[in-house]
Order: sequence, then C-alpha cells, then structure tokens
Amino acid sequence: MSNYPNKVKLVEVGPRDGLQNEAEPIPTATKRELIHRLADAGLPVVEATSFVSPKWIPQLGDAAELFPSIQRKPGVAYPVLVPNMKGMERAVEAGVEEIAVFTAASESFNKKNINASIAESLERFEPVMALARDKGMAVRGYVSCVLGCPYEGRIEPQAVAEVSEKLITMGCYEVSLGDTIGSGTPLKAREMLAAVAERVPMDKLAIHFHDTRGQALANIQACLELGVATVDASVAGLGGCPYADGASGNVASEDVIFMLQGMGIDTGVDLEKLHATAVWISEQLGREPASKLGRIPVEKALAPLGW
Ligand SMILES: CC(C)(COP(=O)([O-])OP(=O)([O-])OC[C@H]1O[C@@H](n2cnc3c(N)ncnc32)[C@H](O)[C@@H]1OP(=O)([O-])[O-])[C@@H](O)C(=O)NCCC(=O)NCCSC(=O)C[C@@](C)(O)CC(=O)[O-]
Repeated sequence: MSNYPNKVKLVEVGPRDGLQNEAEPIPTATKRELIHRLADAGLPVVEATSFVSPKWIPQLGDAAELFPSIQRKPGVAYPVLVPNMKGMERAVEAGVEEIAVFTAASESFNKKNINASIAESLERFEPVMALARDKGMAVRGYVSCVLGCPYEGRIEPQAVAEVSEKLITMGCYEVSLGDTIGSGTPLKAREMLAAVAERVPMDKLAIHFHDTRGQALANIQACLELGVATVDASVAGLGGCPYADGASGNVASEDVIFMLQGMGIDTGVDLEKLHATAVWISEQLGREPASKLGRIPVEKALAPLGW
C-alpha cells in the first residue's frame, strides 16, 4: 500500500546547489534574477546562496552582496548554507532569516567537503544554532552521502539515521537526506528513508536526489510512497558538488513537478513559469537545460497534463 502525500513542498536549490559548481563566474545580477523568477513561479522555498569560504566555493563568493539585494516575496523562505560561526556572522549581517547547516553520513566526505569529522561538524553547529535561536532564525539540516560516498562506497542506513536524529535533537526543523552522487536506486532509497523515519518523524524529513545515474525520479517516487512530503530539486537540473567527484545535476524541478502533477499531487508551482525559467537560466549559461521537460517547447511539454 502506498501512502502518497496530497501536497508536496518543493525546496528549490538551483541558485545554491545548482550554481556552486559552475566554473565560469556568473554575474550577481543573473543569480538575483534567477531567485526572483523562481519565487515568482510559486516555489515556496528558494535556497539562495552559501556563506561558505570563497576559497572553497568561489562561485558563491558574492553571497554578502547578493543576499541583501534580493526583493523578498512575502511567504517565500530564502535559506542559505552556513558551515560555521564565521559564515553565520556573515549571514546575519546580510539579513538572512533562515539557514541550513550541512554534514554527512560519511566521515571521508565530510573531511573533504568541510574539513571536519562528523562529530566536529556538529560541535561547530552548536554556537551557530544557539545564535539562530536567539535571532529567531529557522535552521534546516542536510546529511550528505545517504546512499553512497565517493570515498567510502556503501553507507549504512543506520549511520544516516543517527546523524539525522542528532540534527533534529540540536534544533533543526527538518533534515534533508542527500544522495550526493546519485548512486541510490528505488528500493535502497526507500529502505534508507524507512530507517531514518524510525528515529525522525517523516514530516521532518526531506529528500534530495542527484540524477547522476538517471535514478532520481524513480527514487523520489519510491520515497513518496512512504509519505515523505518535502522534495529538493534544482531548476533545469543544474548542480553538482565540487567535493564529490561524479556528482552531476540535482533532479530537475520541472521534471519533478510534472511527475507530481501527473500523480494528482499539488505543489502550488506554476509549471509554465518554471519551464520558462529553466530555458532562461540555461541560455544564460550557454547550454541546453539538463531536464527532460526543458528541452521540449512549453506547450508540447505541458500538454499531457490536460489530457
Ligand atoms: C567549512 C570551511 C570554511 C572550513 O575550511 P577551513 O579551511 O578548515 O577553515 P578555517 O576555519 O581554518 O579558516 C580558514 C580561512 O577561511 C576563512 N573562513 C572560514 N569560514 C569562512 C566562511 N564561512 N566564510 C568566509 N570565510 C571563511 C577564515 O576566516 C580563514 O581565513 P584566513 O584567516 O585564512 O584569511 C570550508 O571547508 C568550506 O567553506 N566548505 C564549504 C564546502 C561547500 O560549500 N560544499 C558544497 C556544499 S555541500 C553540498 O553541496 C551537499 C548538499 C548540501 O547539497 C547535499 C547533498 O547533495 O548531499
């Protein structure tokens, strides 16, 4: 028996996860317009940027300039990634209202990505979360490598459950489970989610799939069957993590929403506007959208939803 949700919250990660790995510098104005277009398309959460070290992620080195220049739409959340107190101070200064802290279920990946063990990363988050509490800022948590690690291979679901539970206990309102290198397949994805849901309520979990091996939509569908109702995705399928070799784009927002609408699951997103945004950002980057939907003219792409 499936337990599909009636409504899914889409967390749009394109401006952050999508752009962080782009080699050519992208103008701040283009990033800002992308964020505005996504909010205008009805995305309820638009992850805007990262306050990480610009030496580690040069592409998002303009966070302090970009964030204050966003015209924030009421009702839309604009979280940013924060790895430590330095990032938190910069985020507060820029007027951020919601942050996301990030760690992993793999020690080796965490070391490469944020130069810390899992335990050290959680220690670093303590003062960040205390300041967030003082300022009334919501904190989301990420766990990477939930279905495999580029350095360690197989990751046990229990390791994912353990770190997810710790993030919730520390005060995260939600934990996003990242298949960083897109190595998961549907039954394993569902098994991992079920293991985590034994320790964290399903309504505090989100799923975050990369489409490296073409498994993302199938994985999402398998996880939706367990009732998860928050899905991360990236417009035009942009994305990749520079510290995970072989991590390709995130699952494309427009492909996910097409599937959800076809299943009668509401997202509140205007798919026509999102499609136009996918085409627009791909033009800015000088390439075709990585999504399936974005490569088909909009009328043809969306027509089957009316059949
Ligand atoms: C965590 C650190 C900073 C540790 O990096 P570190 O080198 O160990 O940092 P440090 O504390 O030793 O400081 C070194 C220098 O960096 C500066 N510094 C220190 N922190 C900051 C900061 N926040 N903002 C600006 N500057 C900073 C600090 O001030 C100092 O400057 P110096 O004295 O040399 O001039 C670094 O490893 C880092 O920034 N890593 C981020 C990597 C990243 O963003 N990866 C991608 C995001 S995760 C992801 O994509 C996965 C996800 C979330 O999407 C889910 C999934 O798919 O799995």
